[in-house]
Amino acid sequence: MVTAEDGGGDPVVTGKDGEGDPTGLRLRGVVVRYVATTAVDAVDLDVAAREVVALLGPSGSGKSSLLRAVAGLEPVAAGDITWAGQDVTGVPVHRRGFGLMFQEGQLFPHRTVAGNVGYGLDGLPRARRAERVAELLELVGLAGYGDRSVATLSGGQAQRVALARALAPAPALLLLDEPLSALDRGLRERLTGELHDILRATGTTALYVTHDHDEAFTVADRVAVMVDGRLVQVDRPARLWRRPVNQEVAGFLGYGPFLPGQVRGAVVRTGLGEVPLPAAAPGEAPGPAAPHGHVLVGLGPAALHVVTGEGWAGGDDVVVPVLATRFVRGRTEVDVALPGGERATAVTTATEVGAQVQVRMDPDGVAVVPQTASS
Ligand SMILES: Nc1ncnc2c1ncn2[C@@H]1O[C@H](COP(=O)(O)OP(=O)(O)OP(=O)(O)O)[C@@H](O)[C@H]1O
Repeated sequence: MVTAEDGGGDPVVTGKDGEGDPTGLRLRGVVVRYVATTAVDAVDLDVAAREVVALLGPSGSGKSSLLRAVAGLEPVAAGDITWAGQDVTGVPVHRRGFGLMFQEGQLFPHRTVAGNVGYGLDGLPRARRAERVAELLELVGLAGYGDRSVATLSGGQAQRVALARALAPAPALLLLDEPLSALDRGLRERLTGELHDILRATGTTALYVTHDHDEAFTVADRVAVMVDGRLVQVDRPARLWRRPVNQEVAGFLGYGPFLPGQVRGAVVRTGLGEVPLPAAAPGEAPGPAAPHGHVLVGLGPAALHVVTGEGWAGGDDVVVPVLATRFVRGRTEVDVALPGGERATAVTTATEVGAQVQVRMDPDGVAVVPQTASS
């Protein structure tokens, strides 16, 4: 169960780890413009040293443009970029000392794996360089692959080599742009977990662009959500998931449909019954005030449960028709038609299309967001 205030205007930022950290990355009023487009619109963001922040947002929201501006690959039209207290806004890309990793690792095809990983280590004596390359290959799970031609690698192995190459010079800041999105789902999930561990183990400060919220939640300490060139919410993963700031953010995270609700005291009344308004978790940083009056209750992927047999005690449950059934992620899900006409997914053990079932809303599976003029 989550609540949040409308995020129009300034982004909602909690857990401001980076703020005031003179050793981290600091963006103030950063604007990136192309001829007819303002791709990044006055972004303020702090990333603390050794912190990993994900830039998450739909396609075209300006994530890559912001990352490229930090890298020095894109000029900023306004604003400042500071690293470790030094203004780097006008510093050319190769003098910023930042590591870069992109969707396609862009390995040098005619070099071996070791040749790729050692590329940025020209200044080191030969023996030290070989040692460092071996160290990095071990870190990314490719020990012994040094002599292989990169042409013989699988997609996942190639991205590990690209990561090893980016980390080899121990960059002050690592900038990753959709580094795993060309890989298939299973491999991507596994590598996301590994990437998380590697970034922590090496104490790397990183900015990580992705449009996949699971990837962002796995890899990052905090997630910065971008919509239309602006940051709308910067939060820790669990908090972002439980308390998206508005319908747009909630919808992007996978909540929906949204049911109209009315806050009455400590509960929200909806056509599917009541859910309590949550109190802040113990130790949780104070966030936006709980919404009041007319709200929207977004149903998360496991918000609705079909109540079967003896467990059902009547009350708030409603009877709805089953429109479709499927077996996914090891469980049966059904699409049902809610009384308001919305099509929603419910979790169940088994049932058939056309059956009438009772559904119940799990308060932990929903997000409450303000109702705005457009919603
Ligand atoms: N080189 C360019 N010239 C003109 N417009 C551009 C250029 N690069 C990006 N844009 C525009 O700027 C906006 C932001 O693009 P950007 O690639 O930063 O978004 P994104 O969130 O990274 O998207 P995606 O997830 O699809 O990569 C889009 O409207 C895009 O069309």
